[in-house]
Amino acid sequence: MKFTKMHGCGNDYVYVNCFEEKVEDPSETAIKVSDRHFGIGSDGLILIKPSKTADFEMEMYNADGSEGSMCGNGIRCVAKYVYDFGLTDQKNIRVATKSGIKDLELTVEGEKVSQVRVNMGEPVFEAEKIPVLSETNQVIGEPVTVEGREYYMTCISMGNPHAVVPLKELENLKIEETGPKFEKMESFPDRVNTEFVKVLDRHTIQMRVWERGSGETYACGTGACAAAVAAITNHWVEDSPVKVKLLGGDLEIFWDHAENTVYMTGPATIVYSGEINL
Ligand SMILES: N[C@H](CCC[C@H](N)C(=O)O)C(=O)O
Repeated sequence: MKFTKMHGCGNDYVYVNCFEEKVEDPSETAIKVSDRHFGIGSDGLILIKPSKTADFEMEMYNADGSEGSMCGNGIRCVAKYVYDFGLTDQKNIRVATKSGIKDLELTVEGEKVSQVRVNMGEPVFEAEKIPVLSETNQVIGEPVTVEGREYYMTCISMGNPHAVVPLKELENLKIEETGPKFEKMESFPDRVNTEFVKVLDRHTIQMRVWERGSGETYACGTGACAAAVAAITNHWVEDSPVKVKLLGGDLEIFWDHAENTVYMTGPATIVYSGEINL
C-alpha cells in the first residue's frame, strides 16, 4: 500500500490516497501502520477519498483502530496533500468528514501549502450531544475526582468529545496514568479526548492532550479548539485569538461569537512517501 506520512504540529498520521489505493479494512490497517516498532509509526490512519457532497472526503482512524469523527491536524494535512500533489489547484476547498463538511483556506508559498485555516464549526456544550452523562445540561468547570484528586472539567464537542481540565503546571502531570482514567470515565459513553491546560497569559495557553484511541499526542487540533473555547468561557483568557502552545507546535484559534464558529489556523508538513506490505 502506497502512503504519505504527514503531521500537523507533530500529530502524525499515515495518509492514503484512495483515488489510487484501496484499503480493505481501515481499522485493522490503522492498528498495523500506527505501531511505532512493527509498523510505520503514527497516531493513526487517514484516508483521502472522493466525495459526492464536497471536494474530498476525510476518513480518520485512531491508533487503536477506532474511527474518529473529526481531526483538526489531519484535515490541514489533507488540504496540503491534495494541493501539493495536484489533486486540486483551488485554495478554498471543502472536505467532508463524519462531523460534517469543513471549509478550508490554504496559504500557498512557492507553490506549496504552508498553512491552512479551517472553519471548525460550532462548539457544542449540550451534555447529551458531547456525549457526557451529567445532571446538568452543560458541564462547565464541574468538579470531578480522579485517582483521589479533584479537577475541574469543561466538556465541549468539536465534532468529537473533549474534556478540558485546567492545571497550575503540566511538567509533573503523569499523563499516561491520568489520561486513561479520564478517557474511560463512565461519564463518557463514547470515551473522551482530554486536554490539560496551563494558562500562560491573557491570550496564550499551554496544553498537553491524551487522545481517545491514540494516547498522548504532540497536538490535537479539535482539542486545541475545545481548550481555547473553554478558556474563553471560563475567563481564563481575554478572548480570541488564543494561541495554543502544544508539544509539537502552536495553533491559533479564533472563536467568532457572532457566527458562533471556531476557526483554527496552523501548519501541515509532508515527511515522506513510501510503500508498505500489509
Ligand atoms: N482522537 C480523536 C480523533 C483525532 C483528533 C485529533 N488528532 C485532532 O487533531 O483533532 C477522537 O477519537 O475523537
